[in-house]
Amino acid sequence: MEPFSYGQAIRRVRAKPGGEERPVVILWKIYMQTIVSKIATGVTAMTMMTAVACAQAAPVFQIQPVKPLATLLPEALRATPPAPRGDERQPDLVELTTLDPDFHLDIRYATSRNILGEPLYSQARAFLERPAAEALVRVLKALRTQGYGLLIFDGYRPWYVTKLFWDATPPDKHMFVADPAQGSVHNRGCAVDLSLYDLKTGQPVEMPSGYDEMTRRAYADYAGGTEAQNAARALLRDAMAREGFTQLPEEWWHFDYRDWRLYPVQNIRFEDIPAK
Ligand SMILES: C[C@@H](N)C(=O)N[C@H](C)C(=O)O
Ligand SMILES: [Zn+2]
Repeated sequence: MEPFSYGQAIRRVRAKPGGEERPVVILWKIYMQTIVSKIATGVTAMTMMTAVACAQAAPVFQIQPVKPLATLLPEALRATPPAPRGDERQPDLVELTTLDPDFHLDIRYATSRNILGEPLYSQARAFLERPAAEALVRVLKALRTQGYGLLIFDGYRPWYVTKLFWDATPPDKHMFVADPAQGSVHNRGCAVDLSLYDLKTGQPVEMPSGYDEMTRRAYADYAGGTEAQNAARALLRDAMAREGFTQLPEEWWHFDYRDWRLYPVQNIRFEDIPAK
């Protein structure tokens, strides 16, 4: 069966007529398996419709922005990133899937399934500075031998998106977003947000929290997950650490590459990065 893909499975739905539209993920694999087993037992099409409705995943974690995005986004786009030191390396952003097509992308910020509930990128692409990208390929290869693939949520992030996150996030959750005054390691093309998926099933591996869940469950040392969730988080951390990536204490999914200080904060948008 083809690997599971979130990208093809997002639907905006209303829970009740006239209610608020929310993005949901339709779990096509679960749907297909349900249909197959229902057909085998000879139930009616009506029962199958119920199965489809039940196969919708839980919504993603979202915050209430402290000001409307319609105000914050133009401000972020007009703002100026922190000045470079002057001794940074020349950036060389590489698109991950050009190095290895097995990177599995779920670029949440190119969809509504993210903390702000609106697409922030016009394209679902993932870039890292070349040495970080090559190190991540080595992680991918090492995990492949253990039956896992890498599910990429985000890599390089233009600075104005970091400013938007900071300005939109309530101050009591600021530990989950970088301060734009310094810039994020994502802006330097050296941070990656990612998780594991099971190569056999194509399904994401369960972790102690969802991606970008701004709660204690996101912390790398959160001990309240199941044994399997904690083991999966440790597997990811250890595989990443072997290739020079450090896990952020507040976010199990976020890793900084060791040489990040050598690269400048960038504000180039995805659509302006040529496909190579
Ligand atoms: C917003 C979240 N995915 C993230 O990347 N947070 C870190 C702290 C960052 O913004 O660099
Ligand atoms: Zn991150």
